[in-house]
Amino acid sequence: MRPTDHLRALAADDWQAATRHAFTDALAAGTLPPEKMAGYLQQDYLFVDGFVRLLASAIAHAPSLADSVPAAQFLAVITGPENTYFLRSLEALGVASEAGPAPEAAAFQGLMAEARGSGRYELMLAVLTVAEWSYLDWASPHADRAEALPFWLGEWITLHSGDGFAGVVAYLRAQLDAAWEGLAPDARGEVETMFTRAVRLERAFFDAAWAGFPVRP
Ligand SMILES: Cc1ncc(CN)c(N)n1
Repeated sequence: MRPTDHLRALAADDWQAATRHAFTDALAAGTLPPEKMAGYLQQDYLFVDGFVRLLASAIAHAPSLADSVPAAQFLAVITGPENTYFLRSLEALGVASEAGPAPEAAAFQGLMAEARGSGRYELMLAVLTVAEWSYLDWASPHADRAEALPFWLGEWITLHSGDGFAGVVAYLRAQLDAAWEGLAPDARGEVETMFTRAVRLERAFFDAAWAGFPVRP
């Protein structure tokens, strides 16, 4: 079994809950109330801030230039089309682009800062892999519906599905699989803990979004 399949299996219940969630089902069906999407995007924009720092740190810790190139290209997507998606969507929804962090966003920011501060490539990859692989998993079944939705719903699916994004996830998994092979049992245990914590936080983030984050006008 691939190490990343082993890691996902450790978090199977939270993974299933995060990737087959009422929030994303409603988003894809076009029935998600705009104020719930607005609250989610305000909080997720805070997530993106920490994510960019973590991804940049992983680039700095990649074992070779070749190992860093796909991540650097993905960083340009996040800071380019994804960043403008947030700004356009929040404007269209009529809410501020800045908000204070809800507990679920703060917890994720904390985990990403911890992974970044560890200076350990495999712990950075554990969080990055969960974040992108879980989104590929929920979004892919809805990819052919995206066109029919308002752009603030449809583009969120498009950004997290398709061959290009699947390639990002394949790259992250391959990096983590390769790093795992060189780890001692203790270090593997730390990766397992970081991975399962991240999956739990993905689930909690969608649970909170579905309940409704407070929205800053
Ligand atoms: C909380 C969370 N996790 C993952 C992703 C995928 N980029 C996201 N936007 N937000």
